[in-house]
Amino acid sequence: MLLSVLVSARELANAGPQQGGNHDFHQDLPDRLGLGRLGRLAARLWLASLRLRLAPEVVVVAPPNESRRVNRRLSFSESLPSRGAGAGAHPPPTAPTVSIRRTFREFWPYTRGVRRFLVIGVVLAIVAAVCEVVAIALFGFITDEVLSRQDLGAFWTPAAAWLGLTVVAGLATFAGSYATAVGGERFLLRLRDMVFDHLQTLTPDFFDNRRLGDLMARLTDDIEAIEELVGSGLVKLFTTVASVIFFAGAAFYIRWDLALVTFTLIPAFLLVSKVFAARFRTASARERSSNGTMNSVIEESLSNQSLVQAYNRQRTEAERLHAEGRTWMRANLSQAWLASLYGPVVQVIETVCLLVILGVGAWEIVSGRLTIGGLLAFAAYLAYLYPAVQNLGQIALTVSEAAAGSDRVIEVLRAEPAVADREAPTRPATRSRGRIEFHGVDFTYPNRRRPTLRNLSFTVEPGELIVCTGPSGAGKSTIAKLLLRFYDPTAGRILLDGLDIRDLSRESLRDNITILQQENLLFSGTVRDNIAYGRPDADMDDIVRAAVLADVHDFVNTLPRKYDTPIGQRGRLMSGGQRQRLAIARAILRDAPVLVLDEPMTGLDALTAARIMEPLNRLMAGRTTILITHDLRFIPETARQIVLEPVRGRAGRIRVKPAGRRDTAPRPA
Ligand SMILES: Nc1ncnc2c1ncn2[C@@H]1O[C@H](COP(=O)(O)OP(=O)(O)OP(=O)(O)O)[C@@H](O)[C@H]1O
Repeated sequence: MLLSVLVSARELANAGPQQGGNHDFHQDLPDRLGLGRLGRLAARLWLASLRLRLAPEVVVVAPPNESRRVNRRLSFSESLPSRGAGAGAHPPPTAPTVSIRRTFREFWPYTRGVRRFLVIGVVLAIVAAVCEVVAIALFGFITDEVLSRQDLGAFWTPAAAWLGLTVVAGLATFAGSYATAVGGERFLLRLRDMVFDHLQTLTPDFFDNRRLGDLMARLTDDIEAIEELVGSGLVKLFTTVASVIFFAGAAFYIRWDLALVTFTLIPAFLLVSKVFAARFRTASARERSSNGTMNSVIEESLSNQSLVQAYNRQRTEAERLHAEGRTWMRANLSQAWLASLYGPVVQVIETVCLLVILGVGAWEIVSGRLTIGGLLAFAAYLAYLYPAVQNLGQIALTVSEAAAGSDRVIEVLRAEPAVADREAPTRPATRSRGRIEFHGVDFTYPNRRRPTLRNLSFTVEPGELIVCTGPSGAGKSTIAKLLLRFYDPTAGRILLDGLDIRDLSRESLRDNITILQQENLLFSGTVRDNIAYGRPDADMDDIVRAAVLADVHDFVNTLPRKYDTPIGQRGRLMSGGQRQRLAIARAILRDAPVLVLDEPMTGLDALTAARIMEPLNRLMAGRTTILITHDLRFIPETARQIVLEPVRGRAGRIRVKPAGRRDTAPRPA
């Protein structure tokens, strides 16, 4: 723009004498506005001022995390707020104002330590806005004093000041945006850590009753929405309000009556924004919901590819995805329709504004009450003001979205674990001996009416192996869950070394128990990471020793990067038997005095199961072991058995058989 002014001033200065030199600008107005050089210059300046308007972020800081979410929106929907793809399928946000207050009450304390960044962001954005206001005033000055008077000598000082202001505004915008991003990102990190920490205090029951995808959306999109309200959103609100005040104030300063006339058109902007935003919100809610469904179809199909291919269901899966893809496409198209229409409608209103300003301004110039520089500066202030006003409407919608997200996060934070430590739980200093007693234990799952276990009593001596059998659904795995305190018994007591496990801290209780589950839970790290999962400080010698005892060392040595070989998602690059032996190595390395083996032979053929028994025996040696199994083929004769029997729908009746007696395996119910 500065360049455009300079070039035009030069042209004018050169052309001055040929044009007849001493103009009375006001007398010659029609020619200058419509046909003459000054007219063309005015048009250029006007266009330049419009170009300014196209970059409102110079004034209103748009923090990077805001743009990250915006980037996930359709690129042409900048003026219309929506939550983008990947948000999961939550309902359209319609949170009441009370939620906004609650959101601040709940989450504002977590901005401690990052508030200074947010304040810096606001202050610097205000500095940038002030620079812009002054730069526009200089633009008006140059128009009147340089262009109208054709005095190139008067150009350099205001031009240098203008350039200086632009540099200052640029630096302030850069530093302010970055400071806001630092504050916002740190707040986001803290928030996510806090919610994740809380989730990890909840018992597995909480997760069993919820969709994983939904929890993930709460940890990602909903938390981002909160940040956009409490962190960067607040900065944006302050800076937008400041922009509106500055630019409106400057326009009023130039001509309050003209400003009043043009401000009457602001409600038209707000009305259009409101009408479009309401429709756009519905469309984007549909888009989010269908995006969530489509993602779940993709996830389900890809994670079950072996089943899909084995059952020749590829075509059905492709059709399922196509159907969901079409729904998503339709939702996207209705967004695109609205976004495409929005631009032209706003353009019409802007043109009306422009014509009103030009018409009234021309009349005022002719009457000598306004200079052309004043008119152009006035127009430039409005060019900044209108987007800021539009931004205010956008912020209001972001706020209600954030409130909806925060409701979902607060719901997670309010969830109580099914079991909790006592006020001052016991933390035994020494390793437990491993004596386990169940005394008259009754248990009913929270969401069930029928009891799963009733009056269950048995004792396992330190180092003893006890085998727990019974038909499917009799409650065998439930015993393991109670022992680990994923639930507390409805009645009765469970003791470890004579201490009620409810008096122990959950951490010290679980330090003494290792569980080997039916499904071997492995992480997608390396072999070494997975073996050391229960003892991260273990050195390589210990890891190798555990692997040797678990009979997995030879296999690991055949892998391309040995212990540093990644094992794939949930260990899928390994066979069932290999996964099981890796889990045994992990349990051996953890070296807890109590062991719970929940169906360790499930899914293994007879040969693999027999091979597993040897490392399992090494693992069980010297530890109190509860072995839950249907498969009694490989169980030592000497082991005592607990047979759980559901009787007429009443689970948990127990028969304890002394060592040496062997029934055939109970048939599944
Ligand atoms: N989280 C849960 N919420 C509600 N009910 C549950 C839950 N987990 C298990 N149950 C129910 O409790 C009963 C006992 O389940 P459990 O898993 O202990 O049986 P099991 O004897 O180990 O069976 P299987 O041999 O098939 O593994 C079953 O009827 C089951 O449906």
